[in-house]
Amino acid sequence: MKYAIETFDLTKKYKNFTAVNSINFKIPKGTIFGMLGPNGAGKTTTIKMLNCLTQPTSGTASVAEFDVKENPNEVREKIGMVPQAVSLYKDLTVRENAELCSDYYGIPDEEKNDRISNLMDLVDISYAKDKLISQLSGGQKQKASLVASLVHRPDILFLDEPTIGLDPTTKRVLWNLIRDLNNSGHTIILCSHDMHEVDMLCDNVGIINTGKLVAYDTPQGLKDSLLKDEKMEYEKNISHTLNEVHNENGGNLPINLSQNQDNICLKKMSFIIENQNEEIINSIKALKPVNEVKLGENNRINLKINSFDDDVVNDVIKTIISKNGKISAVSTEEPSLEDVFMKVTSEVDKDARA
Ligand SMILES: Nc1ncnc2c1ncn2[C@@H]1O[C@H](COP(=O)(O)OP(=O)(O)OP(=O)(O)O)[C@@H](O)[C@H]1O
Repeated sequence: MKYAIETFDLTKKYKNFTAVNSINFKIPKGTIFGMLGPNGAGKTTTIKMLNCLTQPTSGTASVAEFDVKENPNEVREKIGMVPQAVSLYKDLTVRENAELCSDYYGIPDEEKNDRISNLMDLVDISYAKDKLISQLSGGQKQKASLVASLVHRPDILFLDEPTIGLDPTTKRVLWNLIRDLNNSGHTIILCSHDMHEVDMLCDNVGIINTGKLVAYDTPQGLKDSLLKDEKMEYEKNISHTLNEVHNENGGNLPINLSQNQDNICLKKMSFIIENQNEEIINSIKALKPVNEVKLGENNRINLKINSFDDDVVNDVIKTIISKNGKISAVSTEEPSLEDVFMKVTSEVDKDARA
């Protein structure tokens, strides 16, 4: 099996409203897939169709090679789901909840205890195995939920906002756990609003907006595409201006305007140079890919770089050092997954919203 999940024009309508609009994507087996989208975008509805909790209106999906419409029972055996609101029995213990799930999937008694104990050790919740769910903290509940969801050894695990409301330390524990589960062969579908979490954990990311899949790539691919898009947009605008000026001047292009064609900000840099002086600043300004050098407070210099080439950062640093500049802080900033999210979800089709 190459793909854990494949969707084919997957669509869900509620009366006249289209919640999920002909979505097509493939999730390779053994990878972590992040699903992003604004509130009401259609993520939960998509997950529900993949979990056979609701039927597609049209189109279909294959989950672990079973069709969600034709073989829902087989699909259910291959998947595990950790919902956002933990859906365990509050007046049963961690172990009792896991046993209940185990019985639901018909795991033989002789295997049941070992499986549950191993899983509780894996997620580090054995110490609270006899506590009622109602007595657990948020992070402990998430771990108990993971044990219950993994007891039948699903190939594919769906996690809906698994770390929401957790403290930074517990978040890290769960992130490590997600990586461990992935390394042991589980395909993971992660729904999250936490861009850092998705950027760090996921092999591929899909962004859904008003029911449509508007972006799908690796996290780095999405960020790179933003750089390229901005570059193309800039070039489109500048070439339009250049043509206008060209025509206005009877075919003569002012040379300084044509040079501006390179004037694209692809990276921001910020320095603190303790012994800042005019010579250092002029030498930075003289570097070709550098533009918009601005002096800030406390000897800070902010500049923009119009090149994809990472060597430019080194060139700037070398130039400062060659002028005996003492650098006490350097930072660079590139587009984040959040920038991509904001861009691809900014064009809201108002008619497509509920
Ligand atoms: N049972 C339903 N009947 C009618 N409309 C529904 C139903 N379930 C969901 N919707 C609508 O479908 C759209 C997508 O909802 P969905 O829950 O899939 O969004 P989401 O991306 O998961 O959002 P969030 O991030 O807020 O959880 C919303 O406009 C919602 O109001």
